[in-house]
Amino acid sequence: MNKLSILDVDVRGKRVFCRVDFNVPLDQGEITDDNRIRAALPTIRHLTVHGAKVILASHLGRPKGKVVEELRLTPVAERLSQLLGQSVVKTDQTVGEEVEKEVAGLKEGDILLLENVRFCPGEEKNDPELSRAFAKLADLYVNDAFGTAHRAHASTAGIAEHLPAVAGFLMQRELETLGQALQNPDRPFTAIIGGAKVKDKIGVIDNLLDKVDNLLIGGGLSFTFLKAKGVEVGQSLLESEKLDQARTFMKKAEQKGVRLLLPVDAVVATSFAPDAPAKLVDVEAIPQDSMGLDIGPKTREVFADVIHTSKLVIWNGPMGVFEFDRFAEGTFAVGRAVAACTGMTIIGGGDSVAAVKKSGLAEQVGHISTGGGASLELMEGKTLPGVAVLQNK
Ligand SMILES: Nc1ncnc2c1ncn2[C@@H]1O[C@H](COP(=O)(O)OP(=O)(O)O)[C@@H](O)[C@H]1O
Ligand SMILES: O=C(OP(=O)(O)O)[C@H](O)COP(=O)(O)O
Repeated sequence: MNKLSILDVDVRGKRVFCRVDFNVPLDQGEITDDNRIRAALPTIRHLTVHGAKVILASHLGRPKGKVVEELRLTPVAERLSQLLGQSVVKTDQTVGEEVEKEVAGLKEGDILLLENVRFCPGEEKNDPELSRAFAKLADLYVNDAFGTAHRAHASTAGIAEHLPAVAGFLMQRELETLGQALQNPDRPFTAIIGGAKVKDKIGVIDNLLDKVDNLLIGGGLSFTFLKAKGVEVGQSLLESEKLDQARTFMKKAEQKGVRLLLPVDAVVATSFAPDAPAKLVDVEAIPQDSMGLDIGPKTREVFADVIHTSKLVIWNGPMGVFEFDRFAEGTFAVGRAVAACTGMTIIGGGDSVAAVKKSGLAEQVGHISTGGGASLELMEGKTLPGVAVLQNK
């Protein structure tokens, strides 16, 4: 990595603004997977052990510039404190007087966690005023939020214009591991994409088609492609304005000889609920009143065959609503196939990683990345804004 890291700077006595990605999955206020918190511990420990005054900042969910009570970082502060065995003070504000007062009282080795940065309207706009307000709190900026490095926001990019900026250990490890795998990918190279962030993910497919041999599309994302092929998808997740793009990508895949595979069967239900009665249908037979919530057994088998013969597999986004047991099997089946693959395997994304952990297969995966969208953009060959702002060696 050609960026400076926390090993290259003296942090003792310095106020360090450390952007982390604590965007963890929650179920009724309970953290269901703390992988992203654990992944940031080496950097946080390094900073405290070396006498920094640590100011942690993260987003949680997508509150869109407003205070959303359920998205406060309070449970995250508690879990972090347990994991570190050290008290972590959390502010109820993200910037402003209360925060400045807390920062002024920090001693070497103390940790302060700011409230959700996305409660501020300026965060996602990369507002210069908010960037300056963040920068005013600190002497050094550390970016360890690999999962959010593809966003040019005030706490991931703007702040670095005002402070010396270096990478944390997690950021460094992710960039090195993913960089190595992607530089000269072993082939066949297979990408598996699913999940619900259709707008974000559909954009990366264009560039992926220049890199991969196989592209397996499942989860919520698949219905926009199925619909673009003329299949009726009922009430399934759909981005109607992306249909043309999906068509263009399928044509491009054909021209380039990339095998682009979509589900052939689906587990459907008439409502989005854990106890919704599930029905198995071929994708051509999705009833008008139903939505696809998982890939079916035929699809699982086809996907697994491709995965088993791949030398490099990158997976981002669950194949179904795995949070509901009856719609989890497709995701677990793909997880098992990835775990059994003898090539290099990489899984990225908060929910995909949570799914793999839930199925007990995490140990068998080559690299568990904390970034879904971020790893996909890296795979496309893009420079991530949160990395671009860090100082070169
Ligand atoms: N068919 C589907 N319909 C609706 N939501 C889906 C479907 N398949 C998967 N999902 C949802 O996608 C979410 C994860 O999407 P996303 O954030 O894009 O993945 P990741 O966090 O792994 O990058 C999960 O909460 C899952 O329930
Ligand atoms: O969960 C995240 O991304 P991911 O779902 O692609 O892994 C990151 O925390 C970024 O969140 P965002 O996609 O709301 O900017």
